Amino acid sequence: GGGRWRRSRRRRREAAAREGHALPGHASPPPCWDGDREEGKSCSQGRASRRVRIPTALLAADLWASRRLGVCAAEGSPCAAARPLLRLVEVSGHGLPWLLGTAYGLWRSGSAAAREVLLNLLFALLLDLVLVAVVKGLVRRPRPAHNKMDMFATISVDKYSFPSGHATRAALVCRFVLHHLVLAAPLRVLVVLWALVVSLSRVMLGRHNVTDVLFGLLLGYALYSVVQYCWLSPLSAPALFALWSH
Ligand SMILES: CC(C)=CCC/C(C)=C/CC/C(C)=C/CC/C(C)=C/COP(=O)(O)O
Repeated sequence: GGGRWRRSRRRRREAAAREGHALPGHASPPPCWDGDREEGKSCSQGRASRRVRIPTALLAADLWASRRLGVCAAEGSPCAAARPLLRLVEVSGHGLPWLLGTAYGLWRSGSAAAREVLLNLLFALLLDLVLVAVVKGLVRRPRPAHNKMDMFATISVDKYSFPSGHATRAALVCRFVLHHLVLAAPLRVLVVLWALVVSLSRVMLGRHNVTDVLFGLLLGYALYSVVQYCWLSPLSAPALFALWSH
């Protein structure tokens, strides 16, 4: 009856989140996600172990901001003209060029010092790939509804959105390069700018929500500390380095 419609907007939003459907004015996806949603089940039908619950207001703000910032998400978007440029930025943060480039550098490296740094960069990139795949597979947050799935060279878990693999890599590579390469100040600024542009472009292209990118940046930043802690050297991993002495 009439009493039902007097529920506050907040309570209706919470109910929508619980029931797993979109709010009026919030096209899709709804402010909750779980693995079973892809198979057509509502949030309440998903197995509890698979379900991810996020405060409704944070999720609603995330979806709203991500949609507003997704200005290059498709051909008809407000800044569609910048889409080709942002797709180049996307390639610059993609895993494949970084892995292949590092592996090639390692193969061609002439000095022991360069070899050590490149081997650790390769280890860091592979660790990042595995960690992101595991988190994406566990969380299983769908990509934003406005994303056009035209990304190049993806792996199966890349249909998921949380966290952004580009953002983790950008933060990780940025910290790594700043720490291990002797660069002039303008180049150091450029490296930081590159990481920020790669991260922002994920939302502008509609690939990710804002929280995917923020968490990705944090994860990449933290992962660098792990790599530093596990640093591979001729002392800690003699078998690996022996490969080059033959
Ligand atoms: C060259 C070497 C040593 C190994 C190659 C190993 C390998 C299987 C690499 C796969 C690289 C790849 C396809 C990564 C996917 C990158 C990607 C599209 C991430 C998604 O980023 P997101 O920001 O949209 O989450």
